[in-house]
Amino acid sequence: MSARDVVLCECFARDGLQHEPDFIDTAVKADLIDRFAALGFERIEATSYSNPKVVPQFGDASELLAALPRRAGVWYKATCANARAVERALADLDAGIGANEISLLVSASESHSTRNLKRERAAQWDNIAAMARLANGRFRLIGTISVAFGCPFEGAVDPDAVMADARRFAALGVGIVTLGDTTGMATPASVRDLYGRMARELPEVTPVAHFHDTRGTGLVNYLAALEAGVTHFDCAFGGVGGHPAKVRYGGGHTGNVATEDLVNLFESMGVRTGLDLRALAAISARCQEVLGRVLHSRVAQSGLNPLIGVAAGAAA
Ligand SMILES: CC(C)(COP(=O)([O-])OP(=O)([O-])OC[C@H]1O[C@@H](n2cnc3c(N)ncnc32)[C@H](O)[C@@H]1OP(=O)([O-])[O-])[C@@H](O)C(=O)NCCC(=O)NCCSC(=O)C[C@@](C)(O)CC(=O)[O-]
Repeated sequence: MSARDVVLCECFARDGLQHEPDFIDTAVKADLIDRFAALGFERIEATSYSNPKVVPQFGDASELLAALPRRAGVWYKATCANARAVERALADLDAGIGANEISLLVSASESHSTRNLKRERAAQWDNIAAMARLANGRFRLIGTISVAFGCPFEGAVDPDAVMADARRFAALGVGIVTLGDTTGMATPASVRDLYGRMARELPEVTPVAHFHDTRGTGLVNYLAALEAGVTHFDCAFGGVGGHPAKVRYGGGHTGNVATEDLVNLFESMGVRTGLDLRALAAISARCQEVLGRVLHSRVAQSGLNPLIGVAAGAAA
């Protein structure tokens, strides 16, 4: 495995696919995830144990995990919205096919919480405490705070409240906390502020940056997070994913930041991602082929910066 300065989590198979209208065949998903692992990703969002009636794309969560070859040193993450999800994750673990990382979801605003998790925040925190108890140290736990930089329904989100949520996760023994900019409302200033506070006030927690590119601010926000000392970043090939834009948030692109573009930015700066750059374009092309359309990545169209490598040593 190549040396890396940052850890990228490839989210195509979960956040990326969750609202795709067509079901992607389980074998196709498993093959893609294994290609991501072969490319060098240390963390991969593999699937979700959400209610399959609500998110049918992951009705095959257990079948997918059973079909997925495992590579040493890779964290395969499954998203968990409630205790039932953790019970399913545990059953798969007992059957020898489980994920080794699960994420526990909370929303920073009441409106997003009731829409996405069908629970008020207080009830979801009860859920999370029960989920952490059930997990009982058998998975690496990720705490995920959605709409941490702004809510499409309520507007501004109080950074103090986000920090309080991060502290609650830490108190439950969750050592990695993702701050989600679910609908692209963060700015470099709010990113610097919140991750700066994470570093100062919760140094025992590893923060993860999870930004959506709804308004084209994804890369500048990742740069701000990098400069604030963040080392863990989420992204998805082709910038796919997010919530169903037209239905819930009034249209537009709600996808993740494209993996190709984030890798290009970091590697151009001499920040090593640990990925096999020679194989990146082929995986990007495969993701487009699977979804049957041109995806939202500039680098997929233009290729990686030819100065990558030349600039090595000029790390930020
Ligand atoms: C929110 C809940 C959990 C409420 O689950 P609920 O309160 O049970 O209500 P329900 O109406 O959805 O479901 C009721 C039925 O579903 C069953 N059920 C209930 N849960 C499960 C489960 N886990 N697995 C399998 N079955 C389940 C339950 O047992 C019951 O069965 P019935 O009695 O009708 O036969 C559910 O509605 C759900 O899973 N919703 C989808 C949530 C979701 O996946 N949202 C998207 C992910 S969040 C995100 O993408 C943001 C993020 C993380 O990326 C960060 C960012 O971008 O910033």
